[in-house]
Amino acid sequence: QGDGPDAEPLIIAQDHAWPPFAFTDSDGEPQGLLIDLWHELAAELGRPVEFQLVDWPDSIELVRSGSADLHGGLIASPERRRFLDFSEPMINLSTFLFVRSGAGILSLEDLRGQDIGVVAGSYELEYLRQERPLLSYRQYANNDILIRAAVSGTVDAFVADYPVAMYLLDQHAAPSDFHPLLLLYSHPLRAGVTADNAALLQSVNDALSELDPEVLRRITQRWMRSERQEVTPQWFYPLLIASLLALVLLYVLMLRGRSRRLRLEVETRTRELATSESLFRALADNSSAGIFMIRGEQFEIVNPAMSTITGYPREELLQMSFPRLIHPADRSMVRRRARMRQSGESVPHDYDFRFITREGDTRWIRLSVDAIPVEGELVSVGTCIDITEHKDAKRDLEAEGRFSRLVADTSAHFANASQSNIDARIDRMLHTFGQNLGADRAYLFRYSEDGQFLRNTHEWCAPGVASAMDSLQNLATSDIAWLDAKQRQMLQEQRPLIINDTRALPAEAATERDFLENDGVRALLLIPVQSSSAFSGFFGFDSLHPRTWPEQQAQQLMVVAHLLAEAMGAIAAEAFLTRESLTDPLTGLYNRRYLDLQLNHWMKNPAGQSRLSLAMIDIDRFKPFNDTHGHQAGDELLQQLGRLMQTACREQDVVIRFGGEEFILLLRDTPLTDAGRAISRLLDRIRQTDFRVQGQTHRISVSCGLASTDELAASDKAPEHLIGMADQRLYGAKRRGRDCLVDSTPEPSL
Ligand SMILES: Nc1nc2c(ncn2[C@@H]2O[C@H](COP(=O)(O)OP(=O)(O)OP(=O)(O)O)[C@@H](O)[C@H]2O)c(=O)[nH]1
Repeated sequence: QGDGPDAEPLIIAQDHAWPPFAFTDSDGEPQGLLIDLWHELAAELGRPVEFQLVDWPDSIELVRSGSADLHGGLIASPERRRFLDFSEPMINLSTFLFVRSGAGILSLEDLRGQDIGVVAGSYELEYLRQERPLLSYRQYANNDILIRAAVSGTVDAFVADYPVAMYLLDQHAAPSDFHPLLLLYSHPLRAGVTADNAALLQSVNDALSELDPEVLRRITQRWMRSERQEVTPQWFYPLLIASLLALVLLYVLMLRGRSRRLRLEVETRTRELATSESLFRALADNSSAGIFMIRGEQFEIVNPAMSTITGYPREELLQMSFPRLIHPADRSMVRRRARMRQSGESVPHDYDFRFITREGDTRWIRLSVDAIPVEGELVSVGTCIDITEHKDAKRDLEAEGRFSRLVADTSAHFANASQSNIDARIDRMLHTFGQNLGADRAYLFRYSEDGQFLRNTHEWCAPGVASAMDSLQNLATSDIAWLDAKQRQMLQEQRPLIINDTRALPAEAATERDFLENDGVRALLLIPVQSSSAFSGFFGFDSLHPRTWPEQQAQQLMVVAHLLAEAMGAIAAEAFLTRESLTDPLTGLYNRRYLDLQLNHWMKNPAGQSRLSLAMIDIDRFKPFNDTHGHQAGDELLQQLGRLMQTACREQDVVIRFGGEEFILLLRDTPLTDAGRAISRLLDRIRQTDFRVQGQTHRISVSCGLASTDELAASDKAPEHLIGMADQRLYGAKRRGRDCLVDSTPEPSL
């Protein structure tokens, strides 16, 4: 109330560590925004000022106890209003919850169980206890101590007025250690006086209203670094700061949110990875495919299936180099590919090769492998599956296919076989199938017409296997009764007889077993062959070791047997027809057609040319014989004479009924003189033979004309010339009185 410097000083209580509002500087002088403001206001009031700067709680106590006239600036709270009256607002103040940057505190929730630093006796503490009763607080005497504690790490969060916190963090060289997380409130600072000091309060209010806004701006600018130069309304800066803070806060929250999302994502991915790792492990452990990783040539990872496939336990595999497992024939190929893959060249990812298992078996493997970089080095990772059965099946299928083609080819050969080539074709068939089946011997057996004997007619032997053909020419079927019966049964059922091991034959086959084992035979496959009448027998295959014959192929051989039988039948029929056309039905001797063929063959074919004599023989006075005894008797005589001539001549000679009662005898490699002697002997024998015809004995004679190729000029060596010459001489013999031979000799020989 007093005027001038003599007036009683106005004693103002304030915090001594509340920069930039009020604090004691290093010289012990009071400083700060509020200090400057009160200098101005005191000037308005016309009183000198004296500041009592103490700890915050004490600063209030000073006013309450009357030691100070007023409090220099504080927020009005219900608690404080019980003992203080407050002036109009002096300056606005925003209070924040600050948290340590990087501590991962994203909300008040994250502060559960942690102490939040706050100045003892402050409005903040009062506010927090009211609004956030569940949080716990650590109290500090003033803001400076509070911020020091925060910077030193005692607390990760504190509550302070924004300018104060920023000012002190700056002072302690930790401007970005903490950031505002939450705006708690924004309240104005007011001067506080005791209830009994209403007059002072009134004059303070007056002074405040009188205060030049420019003066306030200047003071604020001095203590708040972010203040703008322009004259602004009193509310502007706090609002601006609050807005900026809100933006910063938003940004920080966004960042935190993002990092939280990232953290969640990392956690999720980690969980997913753990899940997928265990899934992959389960997959690898239960996979029937071998899974491995190879570094250099050494196994580094193997799954259980690798042990199943290779037969080696895991521990052994891990000690092994990969190439040791590979079949020697495939090793260099696999190694070459591995080297190329390691050096980054392109090689097939999938290929097949063979493993040798621990037991020494060969297994086919399909490998799928790739090189991937691990710790700066290319390693091979891949899978392998055992495809042995697949390969076997494929091989069997191919073999069956090949076999079917062979069967088809062979069948075609038999379809157009003839007498002249059937033997060669049977030989080829035995060779082909013997080889294809891996047999040691292949053969064809034929039953004799009465079925009493078996004869081995064709044979093929694998290299180094001895022939058994010679000892198998007259095998009595009674000696091998079991096999014979079995063979006939198979024939009936149209099935092959498969014996994989002779030692497994039944007791009743003991003879057969000994018989076969004597020849070293331990397995056999017999294919019955039966054509209606021409042929009965079987072809078959021997193995000198027990073995399993392929049933499928054996069954296919029945087709061959069938066609072979047909060929045999056809050839037999053909032979029969041939015989019919070349023989004389009455006597069974060759006929004139055969004579022509043979003469052509022997005389025209240079390879077949040989010295040949031809005797033409005619029964004397056959007409009267016929007339006397009948044509039937004549026929019988012709038959008997034919037989006689056949038995009388040599094996290489050929007797032909030339026509009627005329015969021709062909004598190969025989000069005329030798032939003459032979014919003379024949004529003698005929003359002396008693022919029994229809119960009567008859004697006959024949006349003969003999000619030889020796007598023909080189240009005349034709069958018709030879026959013509013999015919003329026969005619000569008849003229000479019959029962004689005429050759080149001019006089008849009697
Ligand atoms: N029974 C029978 N007689 C046949 C056959 N072929 C021919 N003849 C007969 O043989 C006789 C042949 O008689 P000729 O050629 O006249 O001569 P020949 O009576 O034998 O008197 P020469 O030859 O002169 O001694 C005829 O009567 C024919 O009918 C035959 O297949 N069977």
